[in-house]
Amino acid sequence: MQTRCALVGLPGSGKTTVGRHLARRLELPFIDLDQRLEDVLGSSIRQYFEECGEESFRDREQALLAELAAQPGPVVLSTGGGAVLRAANRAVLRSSFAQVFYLRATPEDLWRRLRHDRTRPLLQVHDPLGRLRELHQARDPLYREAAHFVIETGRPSVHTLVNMVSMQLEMAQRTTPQS
Ligand SMILES: Nc1ncnc2c1ncn2[C@@H]1O[C@H](COP(=O)(O)OP(=O)(O)O)[C@@H](O)[C@H]1O
Ligand SMILES: O=C(O)C1=C[C@@H](OP(=O)(O)O)[C@@H](O)[C@H](O)C1
Ligand SMILES: [Mg+2]
Repeated sequence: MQTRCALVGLPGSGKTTVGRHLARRLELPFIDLDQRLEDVLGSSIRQYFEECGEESFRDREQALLAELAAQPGPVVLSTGGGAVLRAANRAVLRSSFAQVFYLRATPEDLWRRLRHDRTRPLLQVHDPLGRLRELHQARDPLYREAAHFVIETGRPSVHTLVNMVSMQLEMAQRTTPQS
């Protein structure tokens, strides 16, 4: 299957988990942008945020996304939650990946999944649920702009979500003429 698909959404929406399982199911290469960034940066994202600040992280994220997007061939790319913040990234996602999925969930669902997770720098604050609500409000339109499809992830299991995305990809495959 000549699939180029990317996943966007807030922290905890399942981009990394769904992306990894989806790639395994479809036998496609899998790239997690955050994991690649950690390899390139030589530190955890949380540590990089603390030492170099968010703007520097965004510069590195934008550069790596552009580099990966320019590489041809089938891939499942899981982005980081803030990859859509820059307009250039939203444009790159939409134009370089045939199917971009916005994995959407309520802040309450996300918080249930992340409340014991200390690796998300933006949520190491006094009121993480409030922060998730702010992020949701600010970013929901940006995820919609970057994505071709919106999938509600609050109720479905990871397994069901992988099925849903696979079916969508299969349908696109059937209706898109191959070059
Ligand atoms: N649909 C889902 N139902 C239940 N738990 C989920 C679901 N999607 C993800 N999770 C769990 O939520 C946590 C965060 O998922 P992750 O893939 O790291 O999200 P993201 O990469 O979008 O930040 C993980 O523990 C994962 O197993
Ligand atoms: O939402 C964000 O701005 C971020 C989300 C993180 O990825 P996840 O969405 O996988 O947590 C990671 O890229 C970084 O901590 C910034
Ligand atoms: Mg992730």
